[in-house]
Amino acid sequence: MAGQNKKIEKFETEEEVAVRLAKYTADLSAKFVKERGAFTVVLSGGSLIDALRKLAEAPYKDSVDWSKWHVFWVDERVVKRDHVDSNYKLALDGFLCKVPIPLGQVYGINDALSAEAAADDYETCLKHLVQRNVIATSKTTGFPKFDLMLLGMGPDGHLASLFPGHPLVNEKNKWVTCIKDSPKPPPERITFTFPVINSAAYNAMVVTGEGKASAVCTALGNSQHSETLPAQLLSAEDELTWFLDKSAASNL
Ligand SMILES: O=C1O[C@H](COP(=O)(O)O)[C@@H](O)[C@H](O)[C@H]1O
Repeated sequence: MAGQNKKIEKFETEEEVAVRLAKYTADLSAKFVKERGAFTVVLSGGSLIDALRKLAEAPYKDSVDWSKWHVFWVDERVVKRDHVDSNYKLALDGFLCKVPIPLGQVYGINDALSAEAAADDYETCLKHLVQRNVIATSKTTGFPKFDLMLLGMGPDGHLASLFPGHPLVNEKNKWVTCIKDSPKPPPERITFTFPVINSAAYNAMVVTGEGKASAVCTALGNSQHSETLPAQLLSAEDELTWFLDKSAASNL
């Protein structure tokens, strides 16, 4: 339940966040591979990918059982996979090309489809993987229970492609949906919904830099902000951890 399993880890520098994030992810990988023989990891785009850089270095590059990883995206822009705005391309170039995860276990969104069709197609893909028990199911919510989501937050408090004040924040039924009027370009995106995000076993919210200090304060502090930011709605079934550098935590 939100709030009861929330941790905040603060670090002096972004480099220290990256070092900690690598160990945190590698430890969860070992736990889930031992427990269920697979590790389902959901990536966001943005600054998160650079924050994962230490995971592709020693000792993790050789010690993590990459063959058991299944990789998904919490949100994707409706562009071709080789487009500069693609979250798939960002992750491929910045992280996935450096580690030996089988390509068939990297589940990018179909970039030949419209936003609506791509969201439906991705949800269907997830449903097949739930049937095969590659992705677990939450006994509490009935939604898919990913092992770990690695998330970022924008300076406006958005996460995935769920933006402040947008009706998609309140979606209760769909697993994956699309947005065609994203306030941050590009306008067309697909995104996991909150019921799926908050059913993850572990959610890691990774936030660095002074530009996000105000949103971090609203999400975690005692700010009098009148609007509820999407980041405030984040929880996890087992544990939510916020990883912050000193700049991002400066208003707390
Ligand atoms: O547009 C997006 O933005 C958020 C935040 O990005 P950041 O660069 O400020 O960390 C990202 O988490 C999301 O996946 C992406 O599509």
